[in-house]
Amino acid sequence: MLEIRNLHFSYRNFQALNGISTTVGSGVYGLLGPNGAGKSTLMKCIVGMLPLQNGEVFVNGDPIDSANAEFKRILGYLPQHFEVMDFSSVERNLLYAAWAHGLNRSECSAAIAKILQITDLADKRQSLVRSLSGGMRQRLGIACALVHRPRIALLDEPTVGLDPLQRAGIRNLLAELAKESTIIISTHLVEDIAAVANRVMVMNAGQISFDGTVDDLEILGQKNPTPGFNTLECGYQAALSLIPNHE
Ligand SMILES: Nc1ncnc2c1ncn2[C@@H]1O[C@H](COP(=O)(O)OP(=O)(O)OP(=O)(O)O)[C@@H](O)[C@H]1O
Repeated sequence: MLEIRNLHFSYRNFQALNGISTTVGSGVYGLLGPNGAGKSTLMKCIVGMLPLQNGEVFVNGDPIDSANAEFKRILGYLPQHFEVMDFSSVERNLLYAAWAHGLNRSECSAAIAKILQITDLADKRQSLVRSLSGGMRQRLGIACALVHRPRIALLDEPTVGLDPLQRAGIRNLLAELAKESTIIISTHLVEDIAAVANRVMVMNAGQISFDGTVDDLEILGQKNPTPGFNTLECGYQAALSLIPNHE
C-alpha cells in the first residue's frame, strides 16, 4: 500500500507538483497526463530521486526512506530514460540490478531466471545489450526494475517508442506482474490505460484532476462526448479540464 499525502515539489520557482494526495493498493494503476503534467516528477519523489520538499509518502504505513535497504527491495523503478550497460550481456545487467536492489548471491540466479522468462528474454540471456531490438531493450529495462519482485513498481512510460505489437506485449507482461505487485505506469496514451489499468489517475499541471476506475473515466466520457473520439479519450479530455484553474 502506497500513500501520498499533500505532495508539493518545485524546480527553483516552478511548481511541478501542487498538492498530490492518493492511496494506491494492488493491481495496475495508470498515471495519465499530457507532457509536463508532473508524472515523472511524482515518480521521482516517490522513489527518493528528488527530495520531499513538502508532503509525505508512506509505504505500508512507514515513511519512505530511499537510503533504507528495505525500501530498495520493496520498490522498483524504471525511469523514462533508463541506462543499461550496452556492452554487457542481458544477464550481467540483471545481475547488477538484482545486486543493487539488495538480493544476495543465492537469490540472484532464481530471480534472474524467473524475470527472463516473464519478459520473454530467456533466449537473449548471453546477448550483448547493444544487439537487442528497441522492444527487447525496453523489456530489459522493465526486467531490471522488477528482477527483485518489488511490492511496488513505478514504470515511467514503459511503452514509449514501441510499435503496437510490442506495446501489447508489455501490457500483457504488466498484467501478469500485477498479480503479485502494485504497478504504477505513467503514460500519455489512453489505450495503455484501457488495456491494463484497474485504476487511473489523471494529472495536469501538477495536480490530480481525476482519480477513479477505468469504468468511471468511461462514464465521464459518455457524459462529455466528442465526435471522432472514443469514450475513454473523451473521459480523459473531460478529466483534464476538471482542475479548477485549468486554462
Ligand atoms: N530538472 C528540471 N528543472 C526544471 N524544470 C523541470 C525539470 N524537470 C521537469 N521540469 C518541469 O516540470 C514539469 C513537470 O515535468 P515532468 O517531467 O514531471 O512531467 P511529465 O508529466 O512526466 O511529462 P512528460 O510526459 O513529458 O515526461 C514540466 O513543466 C517540466 O518542464
